[in-house]
Amino acid sequence: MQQLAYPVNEVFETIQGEGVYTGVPAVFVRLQGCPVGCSWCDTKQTWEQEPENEISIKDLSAKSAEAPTWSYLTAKQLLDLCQSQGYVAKHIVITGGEPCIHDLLPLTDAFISEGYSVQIETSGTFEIKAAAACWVTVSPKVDMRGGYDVLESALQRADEIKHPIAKQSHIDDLDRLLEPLSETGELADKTICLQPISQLPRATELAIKTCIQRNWRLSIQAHKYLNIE
Ligand SMILES: C[S@@+](CC[C@H](N)C(=O)[O-])C[C@H]1O[C@@H](n2cnc3c(N)ncnc32)[C@H](O)[C@@H]1O
Ligand SMILES: Nc1nc2[nH]cc(C(=O)O)c2c(=O)[nH]1
Ligand code: SF4
Ligand SMILES: [Mg+2]
Repeated sequence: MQQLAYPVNEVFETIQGEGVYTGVPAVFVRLQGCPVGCSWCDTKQTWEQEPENEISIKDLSAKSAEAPTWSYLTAKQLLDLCQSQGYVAKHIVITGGEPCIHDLLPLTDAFISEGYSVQIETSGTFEIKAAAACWVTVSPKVDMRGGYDVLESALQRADEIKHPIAKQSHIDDLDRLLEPLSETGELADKTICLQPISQLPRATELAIKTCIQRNWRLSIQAHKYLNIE
């Protein structure tokens, strides 16, 4: 059977800068394509998958700056790339773009079979098709494209809910989203993180204050403070 190929924007090794795994060395696989359209998105170069921006795997591995270029890779080619690049991290973060527009089962199974731990960063606007052992981080996008039914089941699957915030109404949105999970007791084994949008000082202040009040985690996008990828 032919292996599923994924459009990949970039593959790089760095320190996870967000959420529960902050500080953990990781290989990031950034997939191309996202229809959600958050105005403050820091990876707008991944939104469109334009045929004229397709590049070779060799050019993808040499890529050093943000660009809307992408290359098709199978899970096997991604595993081989990690080896040929000499990556040592054993934690894989699949992000995007919106990775869940793709069927992530073959990709996540392949890395887990090779002994990696795998994490998915998703907006929760598309059905999550991934290995059961994956750590799923859902960053809810309220009022964005994608159905609420999907978001509800994504939140149920989530190990971590990492909410981007700039103002109090974003925290109110999160409270509304969490209510059903709280009533069923499903919230108990999930970690809630607040992530200030774009390092804005007022957003950061609000996130700190709310995290202390609610006993939630603060996620500060450490890579941006460190000027690493
Ligand atoms: C670029 S997104 C890609 C994965 C997926 N589409 C999602 O939204 O979760 C990765 C993470 O970055 C967050 N993010 C994107 N732009 C941001 C910004 N300007 N400030 C803070 N967080 C941001 C998202 O909410 C998400 O948690
Ligand atoms: N260092 C680092 N940590 C991250 N955590 C989530 C990221 C993402 O863009 O999904 C990201 C990223 O782009 N860089
Ligand atoms: S869902 Fe994620 S990748 Fe898509 S626009 Fe929003 S933050 Fe960016
Ligand atoms: Mg990022």
